[in-house]
Amino acid sequence: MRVAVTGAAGQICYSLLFRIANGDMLGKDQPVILQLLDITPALPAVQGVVMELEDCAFPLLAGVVVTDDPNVAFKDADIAVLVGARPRSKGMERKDLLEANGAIFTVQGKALNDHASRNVKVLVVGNPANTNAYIAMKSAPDLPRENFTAMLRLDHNRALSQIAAKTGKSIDGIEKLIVWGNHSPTMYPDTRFATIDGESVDGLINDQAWTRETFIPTVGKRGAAIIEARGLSSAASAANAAIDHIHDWVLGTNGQWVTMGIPSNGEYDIPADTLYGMPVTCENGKYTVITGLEIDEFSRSKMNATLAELEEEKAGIAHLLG
Ligand SMILES: NC(=O)C1=CN([C@@H]2O[C@H](COP(=O)(O)OP(=O)(O)OC[C@H]3O[C@@H](n4cnc5c(N)ncnc54)[C@H](O)[C@@H]3O)[C@@H](O)[C@H]2O)C=CC1
Ligand SMILES: O=C([O-])CC(=O)C(=O)O
Repeated sequence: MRVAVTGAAGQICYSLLFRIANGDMLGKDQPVILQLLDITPALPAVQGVVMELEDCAFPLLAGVVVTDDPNVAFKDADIAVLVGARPRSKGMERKDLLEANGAIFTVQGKALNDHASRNVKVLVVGNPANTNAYIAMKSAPDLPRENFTAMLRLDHNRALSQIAAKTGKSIDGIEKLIVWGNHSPTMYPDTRFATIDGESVDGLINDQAWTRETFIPTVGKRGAAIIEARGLSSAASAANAAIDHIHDWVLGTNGQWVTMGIPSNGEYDIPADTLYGMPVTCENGKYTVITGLEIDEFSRSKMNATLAELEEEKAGIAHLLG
C-alpha cells in the first residue's frame, strides 16, 4: 500500500513513520511504500529521517519517496495522513492560522483529487484538524466525501486513560466512549453510554461533578497541558492515535465503538458536511456511525457549543473555497 504522509520532517512524523514502516498501522503482513511530503527547506531533514528508516531495516518498507510536490506525494496513495500544518506563531491570530492552513489544505485536497487512489483514506492531523479536513474534502470534489476524516482519536484515547485511572480498571474493558465535535478544548467527551466489562462507567464513577468539572476539561485541555510540561506539543501520543485511527478504519473494530472526525450526514442534527467527532464502528474498510443515541439537555448544549466553533471556523475559510 502507498502511504502518503505530510509534515515528514516534523516531530509527530519522527514517531509515526517508524511505526507505519514497522507494520503497526496496516498489519505485520502488509508491505508499505512511504510517500513523504514536506516544504522545500525541510527536505534535508526528511532525508535524515529516511536514513534512519533505512537503518531500521524494516522488512515491510518497500520504498520511500521524498518530495516537496503534493502531486507526487499523493500519486496513487491508498492512505494519506496529513500531519504537516502551519503552527501558530507569535502574534498570529486564530484567523491568520486558519487562513495559512486553508491555503495548504486547498492545494493538498486538489492534489488528492487529481492523483490519489479513488479509495484513498485521508486522515487530517494538522490543526485545526476538523476544518483542515473540511477544506481538503471540499477541494476534492471527485473523491467520495466519506474518504476525509479528522483525528479525534487522541482525545478518545486520553478519555479512556482518564476513566481507567479514575476507576482503577483496565483500559481493555472500556467500551462505547464517544468524543463529540471539534478537536479543540470545546470537544465533548461523553461517558453516558460507556461501560467497563459491561458495567456503566457513570454508575461506577458515580460522581457527576467529577465527570463534568474535572474529566471533561482535563481531556479537552490535555494538549495544552502537554505543551506546558514539554515545551512542545504531543507527538508520540498523536502519532499513536493516527496509527489507531487508520488501523481501525482499514482493519475493523470488531464491533467496538471508536471516535472519528467525519463529515456529518445530518446525524444528531449536526449539519451535513461538518467534520465532527462521532462514534463509529469500522468493518471492511468502511466506517458506520452509531445512530439513535439519546441526546440529553446537557449533551446537546455541549454538542452545540463545539458545533458553533466549527461553524465559525468554516465561515472564516469560506472565501478560500470559492
Ligand atoms: N489532531 C490532533 O489530535 C493533533 C494535532 N496536532 C497537530 O499536528 C500538526 C503537526 O505537529 P508536529 O509534527 O508536532 O509539528 P512540527 O512543527 O514538528 O512539524 C510540522 C511539519 O509540517 C511541515 N509543513 C508545513 N507546511 C507544510 C506543507 N504545506 N506541506 C507539507 N509539510 C508542511 C513543516 O515543515 C514541519 O516539518 C500541528 O498542526 C499540531 O497542532 C498535534 C497533536 C495532536
Ligand atoms: O494543542 C496542540 O497544539 C496539539 C494538539 O492538538 C493536542 O495535543 O491535542
